[in-house]
Amino acid sequence: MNHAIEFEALTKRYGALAALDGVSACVPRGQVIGLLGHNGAGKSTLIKLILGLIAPSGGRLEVLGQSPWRAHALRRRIGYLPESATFYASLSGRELLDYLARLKQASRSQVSALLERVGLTHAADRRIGTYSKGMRQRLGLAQALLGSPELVLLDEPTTGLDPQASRELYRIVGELRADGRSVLLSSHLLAELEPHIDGALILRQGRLLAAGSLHTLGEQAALPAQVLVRPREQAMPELIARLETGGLSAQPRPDGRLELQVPRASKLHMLRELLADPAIVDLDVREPTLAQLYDWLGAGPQSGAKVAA
Ligand SMILES: Nc1ncnc2c1ncn2[C@@H]1O[C@H](COP(=O)(O)OP(=O)(O)OP(=O)(O)O)[C@@H](O)[C@H]1O
Repeated sequence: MNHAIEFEALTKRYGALAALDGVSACVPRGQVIGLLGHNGAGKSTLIKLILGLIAPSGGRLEVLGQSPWRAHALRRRIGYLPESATFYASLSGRELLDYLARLKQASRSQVSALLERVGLTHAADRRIGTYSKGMRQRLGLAQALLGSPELVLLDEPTTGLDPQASRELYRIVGELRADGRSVLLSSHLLAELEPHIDGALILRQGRLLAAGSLHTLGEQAALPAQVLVRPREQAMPELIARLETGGLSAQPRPDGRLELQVPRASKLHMLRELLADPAIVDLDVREPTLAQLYDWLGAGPQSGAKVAA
């Protein structure tokens, strides 16, 4: 079994509304996959189906090799951080984790190590009611990791975290991957997410727009690479004219560089020519970002889809 999660023609209806409408994809084991889509795309519905909290209306869903609906023992193998986790304010962080460890039949000896791992040791015995939003989110992550789950679902995990705490969270996500765990992580913060995921599932209005590794999605989209060149002093007008004659439009930027959109197919050839050009003193290449890919796919609420997964 190579997939932590696998679904085919998965559908969930609420009356006439299809919150998920015949989606098929998988989350490979040991990978970190971003679950992306605008509000109402169907992300939470998919997470609830994976957790076995709701039943599908149609299609097939396997989580760690089992159908999750009514599979109570499976829940112990899955960690879940909900989008806005609320906890018993009168318990301390340690008491809450002790209590949840008992419910999950996980070893209570993990509690101190988990509090340390999420940076809450100093506040472990304080009431959760006194925690900041970021501290509650870190406590939520600690409870998701109780029992060393094989699959971890994180719904908007960096909401309310400062940049340092977000980096810490992604460090833990990296450790989970290194340890062979699978992670499905929903987020709207594409630039923040991009360096930490192996691939993405992109939903729009209940349908799957695209799924796969970022490299595969980039190849599918065939978006141009952005090349920034710094011309030698006084060489800008002549260079713009020459590039335009060669079929490249060059936009001057406020920082004195020229921005070129270089088609993927001719990227290497163009780069060789640019590197050899005596009018150019510096050059940077930027691959399309996840945010550009997301826009190109038309994942926004109003846009039309360009790629069927
Ligand atoms: N229990 C429910 N009853 C009726 N409609 C629902 C229910 N749950 C979700 N929906 C609808 O299903 C669609 C998908 O909702 P879902 O919560 O899965 O979206 P989402 O991608 O998680 O959005 P967000 O980013 O806002 O959390 C929405 O149109 C939503 O209104």
